[in-house]
Amino acid sequence: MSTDSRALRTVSIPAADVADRSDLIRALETSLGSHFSSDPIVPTPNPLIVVISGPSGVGKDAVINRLTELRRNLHFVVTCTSRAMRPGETEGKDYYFVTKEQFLRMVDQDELLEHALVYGEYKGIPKKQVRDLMGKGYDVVLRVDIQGAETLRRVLGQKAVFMFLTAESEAKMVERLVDRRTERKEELLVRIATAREEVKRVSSFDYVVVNREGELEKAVQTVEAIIDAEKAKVRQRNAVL
Ligand SMILES: Nc1ncnc2c1ncn2[C@@H]1O[C@H](COP(=O)(O)OP(=O)(O)OP(=O)(O)O)[C@@H](O)[C@H]1O
Repeated sequence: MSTDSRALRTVSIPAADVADRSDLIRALETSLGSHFSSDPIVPTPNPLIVVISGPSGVGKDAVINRLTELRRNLHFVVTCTSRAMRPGETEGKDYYFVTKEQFLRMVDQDELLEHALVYGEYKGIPKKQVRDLMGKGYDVVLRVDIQGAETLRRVLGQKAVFMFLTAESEAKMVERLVDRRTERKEELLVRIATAREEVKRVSSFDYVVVNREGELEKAVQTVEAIIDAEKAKVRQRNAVL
């Protein structure tokens, strides 16, 4: 006789096909020697850091805006930048706009998770915001260029999930950038030349998501599916900053 079967109490269990449901459950509990717990079988998944990167104009902002509308538990970490505000941008929503001096002070005081000089302007992610949001149990999404993603990979390793967003072709990416009408011709040249190099760096990411023309919703669904799969992982990423 096995230890388990010896531990079973000798109570009469009513026939499963005819018994009253709660009588049956109570008899099973008595027989097994303990109440059936309503506690979760697995712990709540850890808050996740999602890094979304990709060349200029692939639709990072568009994807993240839609994603945070759909997922209430996911919060966007607002980057600090020394660049000027573009028409339609909002302080504290798109970026925190600071002076170069303010930015360099933040660097000195080690307040940034990563920072870089991009197209002549500083950009960086405030650590405090990430910590505060994760402390409240929220997942966070960080938006960085490829250079920033590589720095974050060095800082965070496997503690975050890294997604490379791309358009379906170089031509589509350029069209999106041109249609946006926010860059001067010199900036367009630099961004497109940089993008050509950046697409070669996809292998250092965990996932690649194609944001096809007119199919933003599909790209967002793919990102959501990745997040859901990450949340269901047995061995969770454990980001402690
Ligand atoms: N799937 C899509 N189909 C068509 N247009 C799109 C799609 N996704 C984004 N766009 C448009 O492409 C343009 C560039 O997108 P967005 O500004 O989100 O790119 P980005 O990757 O954030 O660029 P940057 O890094 O330069 O800020 C925007 O005008 C946006 O509305």
